Amino acid sequence: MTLPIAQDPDRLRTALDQLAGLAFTKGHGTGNDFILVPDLSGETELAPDHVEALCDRHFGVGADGLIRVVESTHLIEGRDLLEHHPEATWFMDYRNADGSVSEMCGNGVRVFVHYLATRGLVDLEIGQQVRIGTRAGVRTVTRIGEEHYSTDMGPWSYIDPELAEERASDSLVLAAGLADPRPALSISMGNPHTVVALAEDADLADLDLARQPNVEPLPPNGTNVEFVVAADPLFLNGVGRLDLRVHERGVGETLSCGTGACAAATAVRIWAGDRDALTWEVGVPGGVVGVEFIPQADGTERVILSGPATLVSDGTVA
Ligand SMILES: N[C@@H](CCC[C@H](N)C(=O)O)C(=O)O
Repeated sequence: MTLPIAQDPDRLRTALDQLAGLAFTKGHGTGNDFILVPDLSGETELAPDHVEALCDRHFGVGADGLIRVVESTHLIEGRDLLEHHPEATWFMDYRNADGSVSEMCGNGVRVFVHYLATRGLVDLEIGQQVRIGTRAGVRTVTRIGEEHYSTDMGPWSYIDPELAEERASDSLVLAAGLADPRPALSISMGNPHTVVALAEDADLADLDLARQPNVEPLPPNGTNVEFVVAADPLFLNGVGRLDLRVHERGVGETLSCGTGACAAATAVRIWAGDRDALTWEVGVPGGVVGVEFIPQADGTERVILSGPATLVSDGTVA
């Protein structure tokens, strides 16, 4: 088994030495934090060890994930997208803190666009939109305030449609702090999520997410796990409300997860049996994000995620 890089001084030293001089920017969306690496023409090799070393909170810069800012034309996935979406000239190359690749990051894409806008790489006034390439496809991001963005995240889908439609839950999840395994529903937002329904009187603070929750059966590509408690009353002035804590695939517990918020609102809405509830407010440990469902003629629903994006500092690897 490979040790985490923090426990392997030689691997850590080598990775950081190889990155000497690399410029980066630190940013976050509701406390979900990222290291943005501008590599506009795709010349920087970022191996999993490099990402893990930079994201380590004690020996590196520290972040939940790393986002390489690259023109779509400089990577294979980007060139594939450009064939049908020539306007998606920028690609969000997203990696988890452990160095693994993820298809999508809902908080990350807002921070990514805020970086492009504030560095003059795109012209984006409030009210304007930009199309961004990701491994989950092209996403449209609208600037709705100086530091606020909304993203059309595309349609949600069940990871296992047959099981889910039959039973409204497709797995059981056990985490430290839970007395018994709880029913859960796995939803894809481009990346995989398993949303766990806690008992009505449960306290999210009682969970210990330092250890990875056990999901049975585990979706084929692993999963991010969201523990949700619905507000009482669930709807206030027509807005559905819930709180969550999340254990992210490839990271651990984070203060927020944008795709996780979308998946959680989707699952709670299914459990509540109210397809007309289109607007949701999701509380995460690092703030609040908005989720909206837009029904489509073909029966699918597009999910719109909105929230803040903040850039904190610029640096260079020593
Ligand atoms: N924090 C993100 C999701 C990041 C990727 C995730 N860990 C995965 O592996 O799918 C978000 O805001 O969506």
